Amino acid sequence: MRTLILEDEKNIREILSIVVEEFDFEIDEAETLLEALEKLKENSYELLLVDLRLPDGSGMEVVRQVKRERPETEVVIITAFASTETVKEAFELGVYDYIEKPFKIEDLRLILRNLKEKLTLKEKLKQESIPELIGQSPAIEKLKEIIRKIAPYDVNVLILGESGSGKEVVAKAIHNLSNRSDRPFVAINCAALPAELLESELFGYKKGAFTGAVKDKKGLIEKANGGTLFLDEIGDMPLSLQAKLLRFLETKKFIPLGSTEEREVDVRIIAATNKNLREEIKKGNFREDLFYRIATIVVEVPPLRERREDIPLLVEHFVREFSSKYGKEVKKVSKGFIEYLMELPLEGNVRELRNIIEREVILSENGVIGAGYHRKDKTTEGKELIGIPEEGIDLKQILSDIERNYLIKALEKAGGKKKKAAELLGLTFREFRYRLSKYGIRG
Ligand SMILES: Nc1ncnc2c1ncn2[C@@H]1O[C@H](COP(=O)(O)OP(=O)(O)OP(=O)(O)O)[C@@H](O)[C@H]1O
Repeated sequence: MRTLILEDEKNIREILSIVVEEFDFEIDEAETLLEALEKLKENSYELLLVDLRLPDGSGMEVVRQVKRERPETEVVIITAFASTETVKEAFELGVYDYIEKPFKIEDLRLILRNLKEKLTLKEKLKQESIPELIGQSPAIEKLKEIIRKIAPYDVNVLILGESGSGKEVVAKAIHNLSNRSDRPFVAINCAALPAELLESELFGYKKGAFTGAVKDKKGLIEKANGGTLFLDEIGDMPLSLQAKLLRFLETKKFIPLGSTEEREVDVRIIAATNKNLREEIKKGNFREDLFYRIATIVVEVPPLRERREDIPLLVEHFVREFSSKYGKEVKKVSKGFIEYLMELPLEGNVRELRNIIEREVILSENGVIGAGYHRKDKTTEGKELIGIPEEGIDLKQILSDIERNYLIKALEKAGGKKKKAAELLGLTFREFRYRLSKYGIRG
């Protein structure tokens, strides 16, 4: 950790240096205010030790500047002449501690030991957190570990996973943890556009390249220069374009449509697909050479049903997102609703869960989410199959459980549209609405 010691008295500066060095901090020294301000312009420090009384002014000036421009820098003040106002101001500015001259070396050591612990923890948290990727299941923790490992290296990455499982979130996390993070992250869905449009979007074109090309347009490859280009659904990229992409990946050069001028850019490619690319290669739909170019590292995002323990955290995250988006105060998420979600097939993965929560937040009343949902009653399952047990069954209860579950399922499947849900169950709209109210389900 880099430390700047600002102290005009040589002897004290030396003592400070010796003690700070014991903690393996890197040291830089300054004798005057001016020198310190110069050093701060050129370098960034994690720790600043400042004497307040300096030949050319007050060390507080440096403290104020540092806390304004780089507030995370820790500051320890060392002084013989601190007035209470100065100490008060220092703490208000967020100074870590202060020590009075003459100080005991052991006191300084104690401060530095605590500070080192704090800084180490801070560093660890910074490295570990991938805030955009919600989840604490072993599968997600493993995924986060892989992301952290591969992010700093400039290699192409192929992300595999079902639709809606979070492949784009993972791509963004890799970008954010890489040293390209302050450059653009540009995403394109290769399945969403027809071949010609996809080509012109990616590579750009010159005015007059085709009808409608009324002016030059920069391609996404160029817009991502210095950063990351995310090619979603790469398995759906037409073969003709695959050849062009391969050429670009091999040379880092490309020619916009209708141009003769070659351009060179520096982009990291992260691709994703929910297709089995090896199968696609066998079928002749995907180039093997391109596969090896983009798949230097392959990352798999597990489907949500294999990490159901993440559902409550994801629900909490999306409830927060949508309650703030729609200005709806949410006090409670019903237990039955979480249990219901835990048992859903969730083939649409996190995206499906997110959509359900969005709808429920909009429909919520009195600050409660999912009041009409109940866990699928397991006792109704199987009973029909294994016959009637000795103690008999409660047929009315079983039938109403089944009916209620089907009503909820139909609403789910119809994306909340009651008319469609009624059709799915072979009911008229009125019959459907009557049954919803009978079971207290809000649709
Ligand atoms: N772990 C996660 N934490 C928070 N949000 C997530 C997570 N995974 C997915 N999401 C959210 O779910 C939605 C779908 O995720 P994303 O677009 O990354 O999926 P995808 O796998 O790229 O889907 P597709 O294959 O359809 O492109 C997005 O709104 C995303 O923000």
